[in-house]
Amino acid sequence: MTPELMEAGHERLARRQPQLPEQASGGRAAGYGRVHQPGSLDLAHGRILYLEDVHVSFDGFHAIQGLSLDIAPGELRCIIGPNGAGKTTMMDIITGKTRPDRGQVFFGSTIDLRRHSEAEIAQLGIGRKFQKPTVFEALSVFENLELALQGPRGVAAALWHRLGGAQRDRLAEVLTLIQLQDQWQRPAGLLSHGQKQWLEIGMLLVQDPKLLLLDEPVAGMTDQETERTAELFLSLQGRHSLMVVEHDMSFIARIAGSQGTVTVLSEGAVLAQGPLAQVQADERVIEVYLGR
Ligand SMILES: Nc1ncnc2c1ncn2[C@@H]1O[C@H](COP(=O)(O)OP(=O)(O)OP(=O)(O)O)[C@@H](O)[C@H]1O
Repeated sequence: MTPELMEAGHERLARRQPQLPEQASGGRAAGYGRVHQPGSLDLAHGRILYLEDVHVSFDGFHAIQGLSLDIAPGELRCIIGPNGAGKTTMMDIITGKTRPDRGQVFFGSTIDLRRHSEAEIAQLGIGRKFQKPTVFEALSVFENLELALQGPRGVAAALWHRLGGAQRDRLAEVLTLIQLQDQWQRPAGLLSHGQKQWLEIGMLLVQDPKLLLLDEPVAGMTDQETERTAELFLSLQGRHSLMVVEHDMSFIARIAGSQGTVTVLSEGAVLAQGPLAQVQADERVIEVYLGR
């Protein structure tokens, strides 16, 4: 897409301003806080995320018990585990939705995530993609990305705001990354399930998060969409750190390759961790995860 086309899209948006919807199609939880460059993110110790002996209980039930793990900058980390292992709760803790009873949760070496709200954590550079896509269905692909770029100033105000050249370049870059460059004018509601998922990932990417948390990203996708998603994630590693929770083991095998680290959660703690072949051969994993 050319800058001229983007400009035309922007002007079309401005004309439509009075008819803009007030709400998204689904229940986005933490909202898109504008992600600023964290600036103070300290990666000197080679960790972008660090959890140490984290505990959470709900009415006496220990959902997370002694969870410790860390993620390196630019790493693509796969998280697997049986239902109820605590995967979603772990993401809730990282994003500030759930407060740990005890333990450490650090972004870089110095940012104590327990001291920040969900909105602040999004602004610090942690983006979260929930399983269900929650794009603005009546708006085009471009408009959805533009809104995410503009942040929480309100739909109408965001669309009236004029994009700078760097922002337009970023939108074009993300459109290409998520392979929707030929669909940019299409209403999001007409996209396939997989394309909606990519659009929502794109809405996170325009904010340039340092760490992306992705909860079952390929659930409901076709095989072809799943393969494209694998290619997308592999292209993102290095520039972003990714934590991918997924039950689809062929997808995990594709994105982890032979070298990537796979973390197996069980009963709220890390049961095993290492290359996929290693964890799949681990008797404890076979016992609890593969259900032998
Ligand atoms: N708010 C809550 N109140 C009570 N129990 C909860 C709450 N949230 C999670 N749990 C329990 O904590 C445990 C861990 O749940 P969690 O959703 O984190 O697991 P999961 O690994 O994401 O599972 P799945 O793969 O099925 O999504 C489960 O037994 C769940 O029922």
